Amino acid sequence: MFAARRALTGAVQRRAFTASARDLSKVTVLGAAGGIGQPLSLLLKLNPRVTDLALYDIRGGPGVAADISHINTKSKVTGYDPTPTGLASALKGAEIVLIPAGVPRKPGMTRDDLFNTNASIVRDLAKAAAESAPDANILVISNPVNSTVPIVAEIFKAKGVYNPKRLFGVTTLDVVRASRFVSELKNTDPVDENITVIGGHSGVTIVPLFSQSSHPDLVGDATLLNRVQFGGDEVVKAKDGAGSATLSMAMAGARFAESLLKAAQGEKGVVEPTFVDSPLYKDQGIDFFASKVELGPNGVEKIHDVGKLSGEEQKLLDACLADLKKVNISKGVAFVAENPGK
Ligand SMILES: NC(=O)C1=CN([C@@H]2O[C@H](COP(=O)(O)OP(=O)(O)OC[C@H]3O[C@@H](n4cnc5c(N)ncnc54)[C@H](O)[C@@H]3O)[C@@H](O)[C@H]2O)C=CC1
Ligand SMILES: O=C([O-])CC(=O)C(=O)O
Repeated sequence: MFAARRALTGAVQRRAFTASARDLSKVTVLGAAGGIGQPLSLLLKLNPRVTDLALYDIRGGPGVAADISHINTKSKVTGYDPTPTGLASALKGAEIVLIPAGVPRKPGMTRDDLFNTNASIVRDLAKAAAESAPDANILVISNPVNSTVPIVAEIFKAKGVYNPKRLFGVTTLDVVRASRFVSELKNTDPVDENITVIGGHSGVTIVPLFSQSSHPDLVGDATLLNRVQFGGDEVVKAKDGAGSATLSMAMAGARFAESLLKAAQGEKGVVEPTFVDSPLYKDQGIDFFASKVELGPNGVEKIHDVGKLSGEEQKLLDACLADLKKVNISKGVAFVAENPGK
């Protein structure tokens, strides 16, 4: 009994040692001084899985880094100057690159209205990442996600370093919102509400699957559906010109990064819905799609199909696919073809 316990303790210690020796995780935030970037960087500083936190922005990166670096957790925090060299150094050796750089919406705008400004920002940052961190997991937060993710893919392809298993559009906020809104309706703890959200990250492309949750009766609740699909608009309206969701998004981005780090460090069965290069609807000309994705040491481990849908959910999915196909994805691809940048 004692011997068995000692053997177990030894195994745990060995595992802990192996884990700490192997798991040096540099995480880079591009857009770190922004509304999302600052609280996201704060949450990453509190995550013991992150050993090296690199903060870059076109303004204010070093200041945010100096502030966060005083927090008494072990990770090293570095802020980088807004120069090509600063950007390259911020990226070098990164395991995860989170990109919340770009402008947010104002009331009356759609996410697609951000395309003209954010497409070139994401393109240029993707170029830098392809050059300095070609093997990193790239987590795209900048909107419109349905178009900015294809932009990153095109840039990585052009540089000959595209790995579809390492590119993610962060749709976690839709999942976070869905579980919170359901918990409010059902008077439950949101931690227990695991709602799958598929499709993309804007309006009708956001498709929550309540039929697969423990509350199938919520299918057909038009108010709830509208809140999940247009939760972002709720925040944009309430902030009244001062931007869009930042704090909840920071939490969602930190959660997704934590899931990737867990999976990279050997935890099995880590599953998150995310917008990835997906085989599910390629036959319909749709190259990217969010569904449940099992994460692993190589990024995407397994892409789950959407499972059984109710008739109403199938109609929502049809509308989502039409939108993804008609505008979102091809717009990103065409942008890079027509504006390859320097
Ligand atoms: N995926 C999602 O679920 C969500 C996405 N978003 C999107 O995230 C983006 C950022 O939103 P906020 O943080 O609220 O905006 P913000 O304006 O507060 O911050 C953006 C930051 O990006 C920086 N930036 C701009 N160009 C840059 C470049 N070339 N390199 C590095 N940094 C650069 C700015 O200096 C600024 O600090 C927006 O596009 C917004 O729509 C927002 C909420 C949820
Ligand atoms: O609504 C926006 O513009 C920001 C966003 O993506 C969200 O909050 O889901």
